[in-house]
This record gives sequence, C-alpha cells and structure tokens, in this order.
Amino acid sequence: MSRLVVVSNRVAPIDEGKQSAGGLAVAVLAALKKTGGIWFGWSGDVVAAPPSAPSLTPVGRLTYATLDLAKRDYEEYYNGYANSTLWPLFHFRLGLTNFSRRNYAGYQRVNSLFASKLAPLLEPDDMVWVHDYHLIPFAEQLRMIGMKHRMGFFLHTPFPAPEILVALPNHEDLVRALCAYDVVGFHTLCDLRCFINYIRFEARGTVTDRGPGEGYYIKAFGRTLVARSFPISIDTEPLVALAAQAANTRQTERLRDSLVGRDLIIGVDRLDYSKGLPQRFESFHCLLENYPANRGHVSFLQIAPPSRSDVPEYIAIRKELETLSGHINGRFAEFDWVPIRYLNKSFTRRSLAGFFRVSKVGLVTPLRDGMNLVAKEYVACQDPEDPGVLVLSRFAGAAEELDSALIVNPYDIESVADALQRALTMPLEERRQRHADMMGVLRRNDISVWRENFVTALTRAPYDS
Ligand SMILES: O=P(O)(O)OC[C@H]1O[C@H](O[C@H]2O[C@H](CO)[C@@H](O)[C@H](O)[C@H]2O)[C@H](O)[C@@H](O)[C@@H]1O
Ligand SMILES: O=c1ccn([C@@H]2O[C@H](COP(=O)(O)OP(=O)(O)O)[C@@H](O)[C@H]2O)c(=O)[nH]1
Repeated sequence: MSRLVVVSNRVAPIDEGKQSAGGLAVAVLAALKKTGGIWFGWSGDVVAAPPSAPSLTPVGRLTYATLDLAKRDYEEYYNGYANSTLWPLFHFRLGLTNFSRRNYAGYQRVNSLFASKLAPLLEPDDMVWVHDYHLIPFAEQLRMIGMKHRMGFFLHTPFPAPEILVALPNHEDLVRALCAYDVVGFHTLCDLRCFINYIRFEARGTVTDRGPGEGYYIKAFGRTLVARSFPISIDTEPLVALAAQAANTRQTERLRDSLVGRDLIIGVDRLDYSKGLPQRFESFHCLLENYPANRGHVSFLQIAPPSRSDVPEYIAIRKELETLSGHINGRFAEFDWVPIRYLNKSFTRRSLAGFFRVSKVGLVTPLRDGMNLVAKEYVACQDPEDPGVLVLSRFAGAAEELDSALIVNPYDIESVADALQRALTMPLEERRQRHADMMGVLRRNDISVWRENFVTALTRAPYDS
C-alpha cells in the first residue's frame, strides 16, 4: 500500500495534550493516526529567517514535517490571500473580500516554496493528499518540478457558486490549479454542484456522472480528474466513550453546580464572522424577550477562541460581540444570574465533551460553514437516555446529513428563538428519536470512512500524470 503524505497549512500541535481549535487539524490527525505517514505544513511559527529544511518530528508511525513562515509570507499568504481573499469569498461574503496582486503573488510564492521543500521527502509510490484553500496551487507546483505522484485535494470550506467565484480576478487560474489534482473532494453535494457548474459554464469542460455517490469525471484544462463529495466526520466511538467519562469530571461538575438546576445552551466556535455569532446572540436576546419564562432559568455559554487575530475583520467581530454580550447581560442579568457566559479561550476536547454533555441545547448557527464538526461532536457527546437537542443552521455542511436536528435559518432571528424554545421544551421521546437518527449517521460515516473513501477514490482515479 502506498504511503500517505498529507499536506495542510495547519498541522495539529505536535504536543497532543494541547487543544487544537480547528476542525481540519482535529480530523486529519484522527485520520492519519490510523495509517501513519507524513504530515507536512506550516509549524504555526513566524520567524525572521526560516530554516531552509523542514523540521522532522517522528511520533509513532507518523512524521510531522513542518516549516516556519517568514513575516512577509505570513502576511501575504496566510493573513492576505488565504484569509482576506479566499476565506470570505468561499463563504459567500463578497463584501468582505479584499484582493491584491501582492497577496496573490505571496500565495503562489509560498505554495511553490512548500512544494520545493516537500519534493525531496517524497518516495515514488507516495500518494499526496493536500488540504484546503491555502494550498490550491500545490499540485500544480509539484508537477512543475517533475513530481508525478497521485495527488488529491480536499476543500474544507464551502465552494462558492460560480456567480461569486468569477468576482475573483484569478478565478480561472485557481480552477485550472484545482484540475492539476487527480481527485478533488468537497464536503457536500451543494459544494460539488457549484464546482461542476463552474466547470460546465465557465471553463467549458465536460462533466460525466459516475453514478450515485461516485461523483463526476471532469475533463478540463487538458486533464481528467474525479470530483466528488466526501462529508468529513468525527471519530465517533472514542468520542462517545470520552463524553461518558467526562460527564463526571471535576470540571464538568463545576459547570453543572454553577447552573444550580438551570438549563444550558452551548455554542463553541472559532471567533470567525462565518459562524454567525452576532445573529446567534441576537436570537438568544429574542428568546428572552419573546419567552420571558426563560429569564433566570436558562444560560447561554459561548466559547469562542480568538482566531486569525491579525486580520482586521476578525478584530472587528470581536469588538462587536463584546458590545453585544455586554448589552444583553446589562439588559437581563440579575444579582444571581448572568444570561450569557462569553469566553474568548479554548478548551481541550475532554473539557468540551463534558460541557456538551451537560448542555440541553447545542446551538450551531453559521452563516456558511464547510462542515462544522462541533455539530457532530455535540450529538456524539449526549447521554442517549436523556439527550440534548441540536439547533443547526441550514448553511452548515453538517445539515446535509444531520437532518434530525432542528434546522434553522440563522438570518431569521425570531425563528431561531422559536427553535430554541422548542428545543428547551422538547419531550424526551422526541429528543431520543432525533438523537438516535443522528447517531446512526455518525456511526455509518465516521472519520475512518471519510479517510478510506477519499484514499480509495485517489487510488482508483484516472491518472494522467
Ligand atoms: O488554521 P486556522 O486559520 O486557525 O483555522 C482553523 C481551520 O478552520 C477551517 O476549518 C474548516 O475545516 C473543518 C473540518 O473539515 C470544517 O468542519 C469547517 O467547516 C471548516 O471551517 C479551515 O478550513 C481550516 O483550514 C483551518 O485550519
Ligand atoms: O476550545 C475549543 C474550540 C474548538 N475545538 C475544536 O475545534 C474544532 C472546530 O471544528 P469545526 O469544524 O467546528 O470548525 P472550524 O473551526 O474548523 O471552522 C472542533 O473539533 C472542536 O472540538 C477545540 O478543541 N477547543
């Protein structure tokens, strides 16, 4: 069997005890732990003079190969083109999308640099699996320096509708670069459809259906590849076990004690404008206004670790949420009850598992999200005898599979408040049924299935390199 070489911008913290707030790192680590191989990417450090060779750290059957970024690369590639151009555009936020030629050049430069550093580590039989929008040109760059491996790409964000993508000055170059892979994977059928439509109507390529669940053959820009949806998931059974243990840890007990019998609504998200946090806070406000019996009886815990804190839009959303939570707490708090507990810090998976377990409602309301693993984790952490209810945005990739959640439109503040009220008062039998349906989904499609489906597709894909 070929060795798997995974390439992503974010590599999970090498100290596994540390929390890694970000679904890609969580999911890729879970997938790679089983197969072994190399995980290549940015170390997370920004330094004046990056060393020329990657630093190699073997951990069991897995070797981490990481590179530091120079300040200029961090600004132009990561903060710039990846997170100020592609991220907002791929989340359908044209109004927040900034484009500069300088950042685009930085993006290409880092992709080329990373490809040149990975090439010497590759063995002839390796399969290369590249992740996410930071690294779209990676395969093209590897092929330019003569690498002939099978190469797959998985996009962890949504793929935008072609009408939005064409606003990007270099959209054609970007999609041409995607076509340098042998397999291109998306979370949902909706993302896949957007890609197919671009190929058909903008790139004038051909698209052939491979049959149910198998995706499409794409012929475009002189190459043949497979495009398909592979909904990412969680390591379901270990998380179920962790949550059962975490139900009685000291920390979980402290949270439970602090509630003194009140119901808890929980949200856990990187502090990102795609997560719909201001609208979520407004919906909780609306719940307290429209259903006053909840005042003094329901608390909302929002965990929001800061993310991409050098990008101006992320600074702005942080300020906005501070104002909003202060306003809502000022309006409703009592001497013995604070409606919103808003925390800008991250927690370990174990802590989160316990917090999810004691929460009556999991509130996951992004305006757009590739998948949203928190939605799946919340469900897996419930007590099947007395489960909480997931309230889930229709715009999270997870909604395609978790249709037994209460599905909401996060822009419709009042209807989210209604869904919260319904969740808080839902009869036990209905909660159990919805939970069992969703657990069925999470057991059928866990992280191993995601990895195996992708790797199998890559092994069998047309290979014209
Ligand atoms: O690496 P950062 O800039 O700190 O950001 C963290 C990650 O955020 C994004 O995660 C996405 O991947 C998840 C797993 O597939 C998915 O559930 C979620 O909907 C996405 O937002 C980003 O795509 C990753 O590259 C980042 O590492
Ligand atoms: O304090 C935190 C907050 C989040 N996470 C994890 O970070 C991931 C977030 O992934 P998701 O797909 O929900 O969103 P992303 O941040 O990747 O956009 C999930 O596995 C969370 O459990 C964590 O470990 N600690």
